[in-house]
Amino acid sequence: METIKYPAKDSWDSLCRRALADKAAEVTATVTDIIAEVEKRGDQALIDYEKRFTGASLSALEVTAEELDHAETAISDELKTAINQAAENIEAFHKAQMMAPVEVETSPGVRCLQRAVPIERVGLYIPGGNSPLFSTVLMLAIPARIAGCREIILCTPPGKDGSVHPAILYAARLAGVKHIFKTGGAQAIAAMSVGTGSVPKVDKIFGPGNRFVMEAKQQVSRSNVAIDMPAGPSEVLVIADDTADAEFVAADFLSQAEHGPDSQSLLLTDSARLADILPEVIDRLMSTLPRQDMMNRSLTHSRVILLHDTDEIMAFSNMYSPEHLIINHRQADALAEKVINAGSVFIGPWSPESAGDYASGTNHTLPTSGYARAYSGVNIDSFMKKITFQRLTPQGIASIGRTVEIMAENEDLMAHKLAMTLRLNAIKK
Ligand SMILES: NC(=O)c1ccc[n+]([C@@H]2O[C@H](COP(=O)([O-])OP(=O)(O)OC[C@H]3O[C@@H](n4cnc5c(N)ncnc54)[C@H](O)[C@@H]3O)[C@@H](O)[C@H]2O)c1
Ligand SMILES: N[C@H](CO)Cc1c[nH]c[nH+]1
Ligand SMILES: [Zn+2]
Repeated sequence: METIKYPAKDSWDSLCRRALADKAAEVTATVTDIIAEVEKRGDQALIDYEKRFTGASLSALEVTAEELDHAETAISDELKTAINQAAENIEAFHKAQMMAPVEVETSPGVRCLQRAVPIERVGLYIPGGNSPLFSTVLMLAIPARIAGCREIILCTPPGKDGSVHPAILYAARLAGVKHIFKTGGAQAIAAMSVGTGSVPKVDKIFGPGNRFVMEAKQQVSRSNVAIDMPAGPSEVLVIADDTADAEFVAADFLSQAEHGPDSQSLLLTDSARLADILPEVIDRLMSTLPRQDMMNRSLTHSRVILLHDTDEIMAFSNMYSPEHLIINHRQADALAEKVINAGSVFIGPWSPESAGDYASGTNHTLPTSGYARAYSGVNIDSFMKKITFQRLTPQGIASIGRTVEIMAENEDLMAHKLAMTLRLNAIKK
């Protein structure tokens, strides 16, 4: 992990670069090949890729009713209770996001309406390479159900023995997912985008994943399917000052680092003391934890950055546009007001990212790699389309008819004008 003190402004851009940037071309080519194979060979390509990447020998891709029943007994009551509480909070926060229709009479006799309508068929990707992310099932399937999506399918890589982790199956059933397929990586994304013998084609694909998954979502979105957002290797930016408990900061770093070798953690601080002691506190805490190899690899592209003041800190943070932003600083509330770019923000010392990852109720499927500049994390809106409606009466034609005629004429679109002129003439009779 690097410590950088008072970097010059012209170096900030390069300090904001993600670890993935260098490997993009190689990943792009691999993913293009996988998508082409799935389009050509359907289910058999999925089965072959699962053998290659997970070691699983599959004869069928869909999880059976027996496997779902077995999952109910295979996890502890303690875990079920935890999943249930998290599900309740996620449901409460996402239900509150449902939007009422918008209806306005813009001119006399001209009524405009906007109504949110659920996307019919959605596909959820649940990562399973490094950990079985059953929490992600809740984050995607609960809002999909609340939004009213008619068909919700889920893909996740199986384990070597060909099974899906029982907590993923429990969470999926709890959230109302009916069809689950044992396939992961770019091949799962390809399958949901075109449909195979087993996996249905969907209208929109959701979910995070590693760089292969993220690249596949971006490639398929150029053809026939929508995606939620580019959500790749997880990242956190912590803003902390000398009031912050260094162990809290270190644990927040490590909880990101354990997600995978591509994850990135950044500390922005105005405390020289915190910048100096953090690496040692991280080492001490890491020595008590599993996954040290993964954490060490992730920490090679993590950074401690000492800046002069909170203005610099917020300017840097907004430039980096983190997926997660933890503000563990004496001015936490004031700094939170200055956030322009971030996926999800954790305010104060008692708000670790873990809370939002699992159970506070906010969604943890968030834009990474700087995409928080323009994308939101998953929310109810992600599962809806907004359809607009309008109804004009003869009074409405009288109100805006001449305006439409003039504008159409000036765009040289005389059929547009005619459609209005005929009606204007009709109401004069
Ligand atoms: N942004 C978010 O909201 C968010 C949320 C949760 C997790 N995440 C991220 O999701 C990621 C999960 O990654 P993961 O690897 O554990 O699981 P994953 O399910 O995303 O990927 C595993 C699959 O990737 C494919 N794969 C692996 N190596 C490959 C190779 N060399 N060539 C082609 N395909 C290959 C295989 O099919 C494998 O089964 C982590 O990076 C984590 O940080 C992000
Ligand atoms: N931090 C991940 C990306 O937001 C989500 C997650 C799932 N489980 C634990 N964490
Ligand atoms: Zn996490």
